Amino acid sequence: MDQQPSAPRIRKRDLFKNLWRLAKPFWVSEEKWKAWALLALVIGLNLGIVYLSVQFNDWYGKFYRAMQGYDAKEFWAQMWRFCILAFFWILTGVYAQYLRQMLDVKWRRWMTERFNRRWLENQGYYRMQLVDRQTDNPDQRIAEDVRDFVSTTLGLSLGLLRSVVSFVSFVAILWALSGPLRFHFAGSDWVIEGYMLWVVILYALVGTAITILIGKPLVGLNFVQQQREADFRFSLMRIRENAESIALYRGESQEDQRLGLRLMRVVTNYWQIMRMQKRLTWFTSFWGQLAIIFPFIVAAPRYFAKAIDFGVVMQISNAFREVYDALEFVIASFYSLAAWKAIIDRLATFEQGMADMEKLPVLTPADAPVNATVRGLAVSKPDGTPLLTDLALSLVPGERLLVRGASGVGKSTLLRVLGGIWPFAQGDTAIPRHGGVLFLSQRPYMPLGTLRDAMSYPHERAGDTELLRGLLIQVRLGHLVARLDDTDHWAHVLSLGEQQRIAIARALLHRPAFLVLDEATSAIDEDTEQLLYGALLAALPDSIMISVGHRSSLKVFHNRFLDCEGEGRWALA
Ligand SMILES: Nc1ncnc2c1ncn2[C@@H]1O[C@H](COP(=O)(O)OP(=O)(O)OP(=O)(O)O)[C@@H](O)[C@H]1O
Repeated sequence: MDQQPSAPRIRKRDLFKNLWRLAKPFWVSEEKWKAWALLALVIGLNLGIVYLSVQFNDWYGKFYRAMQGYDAKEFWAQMWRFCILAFFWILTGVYAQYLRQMLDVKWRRWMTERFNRRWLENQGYYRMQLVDRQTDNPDQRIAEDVRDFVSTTLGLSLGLLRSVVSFVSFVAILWALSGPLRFHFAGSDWVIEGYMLWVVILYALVGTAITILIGKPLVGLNFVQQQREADFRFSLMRIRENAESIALYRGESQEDQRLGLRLMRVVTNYWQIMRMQKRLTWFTSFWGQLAIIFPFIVAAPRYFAKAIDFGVVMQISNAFREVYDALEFVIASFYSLAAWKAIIDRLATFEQGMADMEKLPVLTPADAPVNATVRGLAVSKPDGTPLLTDLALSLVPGERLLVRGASGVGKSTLLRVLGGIWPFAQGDTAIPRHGGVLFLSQRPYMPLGTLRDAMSYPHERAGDTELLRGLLIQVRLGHLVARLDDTDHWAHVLSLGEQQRIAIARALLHRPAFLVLDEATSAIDEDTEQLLYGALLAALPDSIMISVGHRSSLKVFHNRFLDCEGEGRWALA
């Protein structure tokens, strides 16, 4: 059996600091006037609902008094009043919800767009993983946590506001209706002013205190449940992502065990939740039923003493319900705090990671007129370990550089510097950007869509069908000619070598002035590799080309050689 889990402790100072940091930008943004106006409207409508509840309470008194007094005229007058009140109640209720949702979606859209922008700007989605290891899956932060943050923040704060105002209003009503309770005890006369109010508050406090006592472990259990569900989902996702490897290893029994274990953890925790909820429901149902008759029991002594009429009894019963509900909401919202705190923590970590990433320098190579040049370039790993020191290099159009060296020595990192995505570098770099730049990596990106889209990437869809067909044949993908406009999951359908050939076709299509191939033909047989490099050379005679590759057969296609020797050392041949 699992140990009793506990919810994370809430450190108030951090919570409110983080909440402020996440919420503030929207409320001071260019949308602030609309947002504040909507908020004011929603608050106004919520207060309107409390006002209408107070009117209804008054109605209860008058209506039941009319019934008790067989007063038909008053009965119809109150019926009419009810219709008016109900009309406004419905109107206010509908718009309080609609406008709140409008604020909700505006805030969510604004916040998500801001995260999107910051995440995409300057290749943040790539650079982020260089500085932040805590944000496990940014997609979930942006898609789900922002949504939950906005709706929980609004839900909790507006709910609390309404409950507090409602509590105060109905406490005042109960105080006014209740009157004193007089009794004789221990030889003297006693008077308790507004006794019903005290009884109601006591009833609500006792009820919620017991509910909390019984239900307290549920907070921790629900928190753990979410984590375990996520773990289980993650295991399933890993199988999907690594389908081929697992299938070839015949790793099903291992995976089955792992899945079984995680599912068991989900179920074990759920059993505890069920038991706890059962215990809680015993009590809440009992207390809820009692709440129906309790106000009548409390009001009975004064009613039978003819100190109050039936209308007042009904008003008391209604006010009792309102005070009870308000207190219950306030206390129950402490439950939501743990989940809310977890969302705020996750988003604050993400935001911090993003802020750290934004502090990294953006080293975009300058736009050179013709040549590609590197001067005094120092490249290092994120921890500062040097990969290349004081590198100097100049390539004129038509020159083709092969970067060589042992695995892990920093070859790809040099290309990342030239691509402007590696922030841990110093020195001057310039490439002929205006003539078109294309980086082909070992695992080419295949966008969702047609093969035509995949070939045209990263540019707009190319329209010249004959040209594309010709290129497919040239890169030995003739069997795909008929599928040019088929939509498919190309990253799964095509072998890695085929995907690499699509990438080479991209280079032949776009004809960039600066072309980089990072082991871009590693999965292609040597014969085809020779053919493809030959095609590139013929099609792009004046382009500057930089390749990284381990095969000696690549040598003949290059006329400059950079040997990376480790610890910053290099040699140019
Ligand atoms: N995102 C990263 N975070 C931390 N270290 C990194 C990151 N990317 C690369 N490195 C480190 O930088 C060093 C150089 O990596 P790089 O990919 O440039 O090697 P490489 O010479 O291209 O190797 P290979 O021939 O195996 O592709 C490696 O030690 C690697 O661990």
